[in-house]
Formats: sequence, structure tokens, C-alpha cells
Amino acid sequence: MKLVNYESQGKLQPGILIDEHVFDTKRLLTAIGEDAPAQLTNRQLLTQWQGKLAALEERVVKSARANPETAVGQISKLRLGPPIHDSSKVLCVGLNYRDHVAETGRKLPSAPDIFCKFNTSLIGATDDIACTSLTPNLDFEGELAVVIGKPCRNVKPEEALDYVAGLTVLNDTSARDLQLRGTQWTPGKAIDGSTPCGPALVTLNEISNPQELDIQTRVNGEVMQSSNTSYQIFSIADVVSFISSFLELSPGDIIATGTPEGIGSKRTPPFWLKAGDVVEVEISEVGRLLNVVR
Ligand SMILES: O=C(O)C/C=C\CC(=O)C(=O)O
Repeated sequence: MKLVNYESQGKLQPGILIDEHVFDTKRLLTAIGEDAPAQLTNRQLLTQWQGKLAALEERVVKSARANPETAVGQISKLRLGPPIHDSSKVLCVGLNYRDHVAETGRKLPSAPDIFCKFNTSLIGATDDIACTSLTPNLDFEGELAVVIGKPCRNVKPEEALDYVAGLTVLNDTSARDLQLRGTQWTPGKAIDGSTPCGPALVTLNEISNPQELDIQTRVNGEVMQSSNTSYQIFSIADVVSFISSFLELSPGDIIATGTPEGIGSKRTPPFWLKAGDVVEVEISEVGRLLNVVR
């Protein structure tokens, strides 16, 4: 199942993407005789349907295909927000691809290196990245992000994927001057409206192997990062297990799993995003972000 958040009358509404068309989740749930609270969000849907989304999918897809006229619209015609906009946590892993660690001149980490963003950092899959007034050193970081599906504390790596609802794409744009000015990365990583995420949360049953996904970042059509999630130092399962050892992960929590080599700041000469640049991040089987820098 592909869960999206589409904008209607200035508000984000949960939707389900079926055959390139978005259907309103509350309407679909009502049509199949299930409860649909007026304020439903994708996070609540994950909480309420934890572990049972596949069964729900079968029923809603059948209902949507029988009533195609109830679609809200074609995905390309709608403004999307991040697929989850009300997470309790947005966590990120830094330095999680060997060649990326090498390009930064750092030592390989002995454990996942975790930092945080906020819901206010996130924007949708085609929203503008409006940060250039705050920094002349804006960089891209294409990343695979994980969305948690069930409460998760102290899980072993071999059980960790059972707690993952699905995957999405995230661009961990980073203001390098602000990130590296002190010892904490937050100012450069958590600027309001800096971080495209989406277009959909793709449930894990639709992904052949999360550790075998091609990931590419392009700026104005030029390939800047091209890698595969098989090169991660800490796998998704390792990362979820590690984080769950010190806090409880909740349905809807987002974890960005790190960026591969090719970031702008480590090029010669350094490459910085400027207003008007078009940044794409694409991950096979998961989706594509396309954002203009402002
Ligand atoms: O310049 C450095 O040493 C750090 C640059 C990139 C690391 C990073 O931001 C990451 O998320 O990984």
C-alpha cells in the first residue's frame, strides 16, 4: 500500500495511492464499514491498524477499483505533504555509507551516529526548498527513510523489520556552515521546511529487498550521488535495533538511514545548491522527490 498526505482546503488529508490516483483514506474506510475518525492521520492509521495493513489494503483497493469516480485526483495534480506530518520522532543516521565516511575524512563509526530533525523540518515531494536566505552552503543528501509501524523497544536486529511499516524517500538537505559551526549538527540539519520527504510511505510488503535498492540524487539532471542501500554500514534492522535500545519508537516515527558518497561539500571545488536548482532523489521501488531550491 502507498500512503500519502494530500492537501485539500489548506489541510493535509490521509490518502491512498492506487493506480496513480489518490483516494481519500477516511472515505475508503467508511466505504468498507470501518471507523474513520474525522481527524485521522497516517500516523493514527498505522497505530490503529498495526500489523494488519495488508488485510486492509486488499479491502480498500477492491473498493477503490470498483468506484474509480471517488478518487480525489491524479497524484501529479495534487500537492502532497510528507507522508507522515505528525511523527513523535524524526531521527537520522549520519555517516552510514563507507565511501561517504571516506569522503568526509572521518573514521568509520562503531555505532550508528544519530541526530534529529523535527516535523517542522519536513516538506512534501514537490515543495520548494526555501533555505538559501539562511545559508550560502546548502547541500543535498539523498536518503532512504524508514517509517515505524508498531511500538518498538529493545528489539534485536533479527526482529527489527517486523516493526517497520514501510519506506519513503528523504533529502536530508544540510546547511554545512551551520552544521559544522559547533559540535552539534542540529542548526544545519533541522531548518524549517528544509527536508523533502515522500511522495508516499510504501509498505514493506511492496519492497523486494530494502537492502538492495538503488538510490540516486540529481541536480539539474546531473547525477551527483548514485549508490545502493546494500552499501550501508548499519542496515535498517541494525539502526532500528540500536535506536530501540535507548528509546521507544512509535508508529509513524521516521528514521532517515544516511546518505551515500557524492555530497556537494566534498567536491573540488565544493558544489552548493542555489536558487532555481532542481534537486531529485530517486529510490527504486520507493519513489522520487523533485524539489526546486529557493
Ligand atoms: O563534513 C563533514 O565531516 C560532515 C559532512 C557530512 C556528514 C553528514 O551530514 C551525514 O549526514 O552523513
